Amino acid sequence: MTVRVAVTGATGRMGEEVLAAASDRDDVEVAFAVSRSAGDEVEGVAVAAAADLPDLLATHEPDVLVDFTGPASCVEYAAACAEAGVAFVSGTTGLSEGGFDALRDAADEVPVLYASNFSRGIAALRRAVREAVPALDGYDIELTETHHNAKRDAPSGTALTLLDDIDEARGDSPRVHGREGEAPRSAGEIGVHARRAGDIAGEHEVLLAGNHESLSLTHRAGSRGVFAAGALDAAAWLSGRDAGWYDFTEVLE
Ligand SMILES: NC(=O)C1=CN([C@@H]2O[C@H](COP(=O)(O)OP(=O)(O)OC[C@H]3O[C@@H](n4cnc5c(N)ncnc54)[C@H](O)[C@@H]3O)[C@@H](O)[C@H]2O)C=CC1
Ligand SMILES: O=C(O)C1=N[C@H](C(=O)O)C[C@H](O)C1
Repeated sequence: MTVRVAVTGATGRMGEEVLAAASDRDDVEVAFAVSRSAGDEVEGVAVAAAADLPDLLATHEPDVLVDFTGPASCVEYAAACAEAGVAFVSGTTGLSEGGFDALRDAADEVPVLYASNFSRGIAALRRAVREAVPALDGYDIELTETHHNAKRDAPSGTALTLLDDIDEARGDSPRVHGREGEAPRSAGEIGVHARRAGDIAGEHEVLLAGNHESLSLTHRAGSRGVFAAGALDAAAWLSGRDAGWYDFTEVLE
């Protein structure tokens, strides 16, 4: 079965990557693409203005909308999908608690699948972290993420997800962002470090150290293609499901 997807942020780094990935797949067809302002074609798809999204949803009736944009537009597009009865997949990061609440409201009306990272490797890293943290009780934990120099939010959405995984495994821990001056580590805290350089697609390292040993769990995305492929897998999986909140791990089961 072919799933008809709408793509937002079409002229952005991830929007372009999603359109490129869609053009290589037989199970996905692009219904339409929008960007903040209408523009040239991307991957042979005409880019309409995002202001027209409600009309486009009504006339083209896509099965799923795939969103990689910004926190405000993500919330706005989720509401438009809830109104139009279109399933919503988003990997947009930097959302506030209120933003996530708004996505959950949309999930009352349509299927919504949100993931801070659509790579299979990160899903495996999360499982490894949830196993390593209780096994290495009392070890110091430092989390480092590295991304391209145009990334807006820090720490990354994936880093925040990993921090939640660590908290779930050993209880809430104080987070220390960066470190400078006279700032010795206190037991139980988690150091969080964000680096921005070049065009690095995304790296995450969870370092656990203590008892004269250290364990470094690291994921490196080779290109944004891995995120686009995961998001389209999620869209294909989500199409036709009941309204509700879904997780990327369910796609991988
Ligand atoms: N979950 C995942 O696997 C991944 C998530 N991301 C996230 O996706 C988002 C987009 O990343 P990139 O494509 O690198 O950014 P980008 O800046 O290259 O593209 C964002 C696009 O969204 C549009 N946009 C932003 N705010 C908007 C607004 N208020 N109204 C209308 N359009 C708006 C921009 O015009 C642009 O076309 C970020 O939040 C990033 O962290 C990125 C890669 C993987
Ligand atoms: O902005 C990016 O590029 C990425 N953002 C996501 C995040 O914030 O975790 C996922 C990936 O690391 C790439």
